[in-house]
Amino acid sequence: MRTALVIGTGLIGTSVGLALSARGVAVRLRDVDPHNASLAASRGAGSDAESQEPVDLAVIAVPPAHIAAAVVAAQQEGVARGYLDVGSVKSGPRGELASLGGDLSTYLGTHPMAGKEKAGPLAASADLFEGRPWVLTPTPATETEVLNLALELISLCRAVPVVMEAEAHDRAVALVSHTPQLLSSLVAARLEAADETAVRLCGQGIRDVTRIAASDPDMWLDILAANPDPVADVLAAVAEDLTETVASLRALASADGVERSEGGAGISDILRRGNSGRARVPGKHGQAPTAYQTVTVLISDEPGELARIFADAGQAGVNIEDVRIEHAAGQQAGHVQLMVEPRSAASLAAALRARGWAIRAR
Ligand SMILES: NC(=O)c1ccc[n+]([C@@H]2O[C@H](COP(=O)([O-])OP(=O)(O)OC[C@H]3O[C@@H](n4cnc5c(N)ncnc54)[C@H](O)[C@@H]3O)[C@@H](O)[C@H]2O)c1
Ligand SMILES: O=C(O)C(=O)C[C@]1(C(=O)O)C=C[C@@H](O)C=C1
Repeated sequence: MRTALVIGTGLIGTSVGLALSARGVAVRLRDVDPHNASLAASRGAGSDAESQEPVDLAVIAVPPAHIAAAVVAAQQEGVARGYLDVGSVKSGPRGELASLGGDLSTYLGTHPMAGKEKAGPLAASADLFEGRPWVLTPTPATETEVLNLALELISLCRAVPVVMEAEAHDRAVALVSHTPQLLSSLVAARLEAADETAVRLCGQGIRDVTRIAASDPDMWLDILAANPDPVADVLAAVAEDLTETVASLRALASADGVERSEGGAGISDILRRGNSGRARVPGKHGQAPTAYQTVTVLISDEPGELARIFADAGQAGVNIEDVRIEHAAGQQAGHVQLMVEPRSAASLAAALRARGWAIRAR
């Protein structure tokens, strides 16, 4: 694959653009919000200049409710030889695509099992997909060339291809992704009105359990609306376990010794089942992600500052793999942490200094 077009340059689209650009693919970037496309471009994910030249592969990385329309529009424009989406649900978008008259032979539904609780191009990173499963859902209608382009994309992103039927995929992610998201939100929701004296005791346990509760509610409503029954089935089974767990806890408080021991057995059982389920969670396949080095730059809180840093880094020939921003409380300034390959850190710091940026000594 020599050329690609990413449509939707948020977390996933920009991460794909960064990975492909790092491996020499010429990537074009497009978004309904041109600011996101230009931020992605300034991070080194590709070019946001408009062009009519067709590409090898179009990667549609928009929210699930917009996938089918975006694929059909791109197909009608004839922008690519193959079209794939990366949405978290697979059956619904393909059905919509069929009913909108889309071409199912040049389209392939895919889903990288990697992400973050943060959205947008600033949260993207080139190594997001490394070693992660990336599901492909070909049908008999899928052209071999499109399947091959998708496999090449997955290999360039250093992910691990997994072929599944769309419906089996949707049931699987209901269990391993969509229900966990809701359970994380449910635990975090208990904190909304909790007393500050309790909240200030939050330790690592609740941080681990609630990280994904910070995810974008609009995106997740889209995902859950496209997979409601499989998620409701898993959640109903969890609700049965919850009812039994509550009964066991009440029994533990009983004055009756037999009831107390039954309660203890119920709690032991759920904790043991938790251990054995957790032991089945696979480690990451493949290699661990690259360890990056951080270059920290002081920026003032003014429009365009981030894009200017990214453009300066681009001119210095350095890819920014990940980025974090620390706002200084009560000040019109902040620190931007630019994560780069260790071999590029010194040259990036020197190039940014030469362009007038203040670099924080580590
Ligand atoms: N976030 C995750 O952890 C994750 C993981 C795997 C797959 N996905 C899937 O990837 C897709 C993108 O998610 P994300 O996390 O990158 O979201 P995001 O919010 O970071 O990015 C979505 C981008 O799409 C743009 N967009 C919306 N409608 C568009 C349209 N019609 N045409 C062009 N651009 C449009 C938005 O402006 C935004 O820049 C979703 O389908 C999601 O289900 C997400
Ligand atoms: O790690 C995270 O933050 C995620 O939520 C990623 C995660 C997941 O559940 O594993 C979330 C939704 C996507 O469709 C794929 C990946």
